[in-house]
Amino acid sequence: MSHGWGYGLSNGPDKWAENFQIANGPKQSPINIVTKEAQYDPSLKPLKLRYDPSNAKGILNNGHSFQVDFVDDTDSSLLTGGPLSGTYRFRQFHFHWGSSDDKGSEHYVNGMKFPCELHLVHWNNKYPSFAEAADKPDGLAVIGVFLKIGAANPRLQKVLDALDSIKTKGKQTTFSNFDAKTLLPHSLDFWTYEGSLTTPPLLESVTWIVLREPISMAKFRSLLFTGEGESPCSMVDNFRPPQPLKGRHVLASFK
Ligand SMILES: Cc1cc(=S)c(O)co1
Ligand SMILES: [Zn+2]
Repeated sequence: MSHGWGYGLSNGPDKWAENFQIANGPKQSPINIVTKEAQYDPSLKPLKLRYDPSNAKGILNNGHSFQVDFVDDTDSSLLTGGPLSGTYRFRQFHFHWGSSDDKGSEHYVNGMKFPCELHLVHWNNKYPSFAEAADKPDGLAVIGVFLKIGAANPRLQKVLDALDSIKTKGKQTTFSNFDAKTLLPHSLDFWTYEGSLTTPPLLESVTWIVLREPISMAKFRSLLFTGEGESPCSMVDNFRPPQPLKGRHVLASFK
């Protein structure tokens, strides 16, 4: 039985193409954002987010990251504007981070890495469900937010406090009444480009919207990639390195 994908030597990003050929595709993520090559596009609209905190449902250790899931069976939490022509429903947010403060983010800015990156995942409501949207070119929109280690972020504290109860793979707990909008930085200036999920199945269905301004956070309490009763493996370095641009252009919402 082929072992599942992960971030280890035997099943990490360099091995993903064995089971997911699109790993070597033309629109893979993440990328290194070279700011001088990002073209200011005045036609980009401001990002418009309207999240209903009561949509928060649960927090889960899925063995690759931890994610906070939201009810997405109505149009009560939406992302529009920016580069998007459609209306995208908010589904979940999750993180990618390093084992030390010098790495962890998936996107780089001029080769610079951040210790952590937050992804807020949305799907185009022209499709009946996330699963239907996930393999369409205009199916998904992910907002990427860089995190730097610093003062504890009170808005993140509720998330970090829940980690103790989802230490091992597969554990989940209820997580209610949370406004993910409070995780965003003051400025919604962004870079945008067409890319993919950064984890298998690496589908090339994501309009990436990467915010320029980072937010701060205190260190994560340690989670495990492994399940209860397995020999413990600390959940760190769950990031994919930058992928070739292959002729894509990155646009900027700011000069
Ligand atoms: C849907 C989804 C998106 C990203 S970026 C991820 O890491 C996992 O799942
Ligand atoms: Zn992600």
